[in-house]
Amino acid sequence: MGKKAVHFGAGNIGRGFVACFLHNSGYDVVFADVNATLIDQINSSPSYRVIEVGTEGTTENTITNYRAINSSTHEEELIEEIRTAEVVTCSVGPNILRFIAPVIAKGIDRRSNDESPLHVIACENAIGATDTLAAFIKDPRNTSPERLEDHHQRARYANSAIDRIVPAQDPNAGLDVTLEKFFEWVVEKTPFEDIGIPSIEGINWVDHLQPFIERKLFTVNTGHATAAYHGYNRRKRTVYDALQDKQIMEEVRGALMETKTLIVSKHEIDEEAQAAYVNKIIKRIGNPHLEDAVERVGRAPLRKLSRKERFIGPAAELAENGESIKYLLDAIEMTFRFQDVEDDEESKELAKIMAAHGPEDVVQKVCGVQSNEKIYSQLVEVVKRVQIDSAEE
Ligand SMILES: NC(=O)C1=CN([C@@H]2O[C@H](COP(=O)(O)OP(=O)(O)OC[C@H]3O[C@@H](n4cnc5c(N)ncnc54)[C@H](O)[C@@H]3O)[C@@H](O)[C@H]2O)C=CC1
Ligand SMILES: O=P(O)(O)OC[C@H]1O[C@](O)(CO)[C@@H](O)[C@@H]1O
Repeated sequence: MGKKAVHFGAGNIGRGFVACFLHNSGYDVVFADVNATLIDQINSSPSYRVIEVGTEGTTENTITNYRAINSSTHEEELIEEIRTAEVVTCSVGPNILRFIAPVIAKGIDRRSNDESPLHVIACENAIGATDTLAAFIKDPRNTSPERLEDHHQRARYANSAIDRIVPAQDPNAGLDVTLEKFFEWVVEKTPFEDIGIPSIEGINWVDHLQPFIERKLFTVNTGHATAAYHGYNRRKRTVYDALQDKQIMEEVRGALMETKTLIVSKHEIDEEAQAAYVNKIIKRIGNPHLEDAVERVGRAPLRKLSRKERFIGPAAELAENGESIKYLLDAIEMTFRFQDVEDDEESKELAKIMAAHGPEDVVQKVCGVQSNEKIYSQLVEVVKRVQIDSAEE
């Protein structure tokens, strides 16, 4: 039997990035998803294309050797796939990890201790996403406590940082995925060191992930989201359109100069190297070949305003260090203004929270920031401003 990987979430990153790399490395990929239409489409198509677009031209990859299982209706089948897989990956969104954990726990529990442990790698835009998933898997509701002692003989968990812009796809494109050429997939190697790392071509295996994930989240995602939220509030359609506006470009550069200060000092990254990285990221997010709507990049504002995320994470640390956070606060304000956006549940929830709570409560509830933190009063002022404007509308 060949190598097998089970991947949860057959969406943009799943089909376009993770499964593509697994396939190119010789794995059969079993997609697990809850979208019945997508599952039928995958099971009735022997191949799909991953199309890389950029100024250097277009290249295509054909993906084969996959199948899909509906995790809501075919649990037993999925448990068996996990029992016999080498790798489990996921790209379902950080808030969904709790829902995929029970079936992964059952699959792990059924594995033999005599075989190599399952390699679990969550591929989400979040710090410590695999740790979060592991905690759900090991929760007593999913794995009985007496099975935890030798759990490491059945599964190992490594955090990762994943970077590739995959915009929303043309609804007529079928399973094909159009994305940027650039990619970065960095994974911790220490959890797998005694059992061997899976041979997935393209992964950069590192001892310490924190500098990589923070540099990525606080540069790529901070910059991208800053462009999206300013763009949304100025009625721009795509991130590309937003970046054509000089004032928005200044906001993006300003926010990334602020996060640069943190990244350089905290992770001892060379200042010039970080400046070059910032320029590269601004070029990437302004890729004219990607039709990337500001609503997609701004999706899930509650997650993006949370404590460890792309805005509050760096801004809170910079404020504690007495550094300037003007541009990050501008971006945070634009995020608070991303309310009631069609098809975005979190933006609707944000509108409700903003209408029902005072600014101090909002800051604590949404941003997880407490009154003894230096950034607190500045955030309260931001929220107040947005609330006053909403009341006047
Ligand atoms: N699109 C991008 O450019 C990038 C996305 N990411 C991260 O990857 C993750 C996924 O993003 P996208 O692929 O863009 O989203 P997407 O919405 O295209 O894909 C998510 C998939 O997960 C499936 N799903 C939802 N609940 C599920 C469940 N309980 N079990 C199994 N499958 C379930 C959905 O049906 C969908 O097919 C997010 O964490 C995102 O932050 C990371 C880097 C880049
Ligand atoms: O759900 P999130 O955090 O917006 O993740 C998707 C984001 O990740 C990125 O691809 C960066 O890797 C952004 O382009 C994209 O907006």
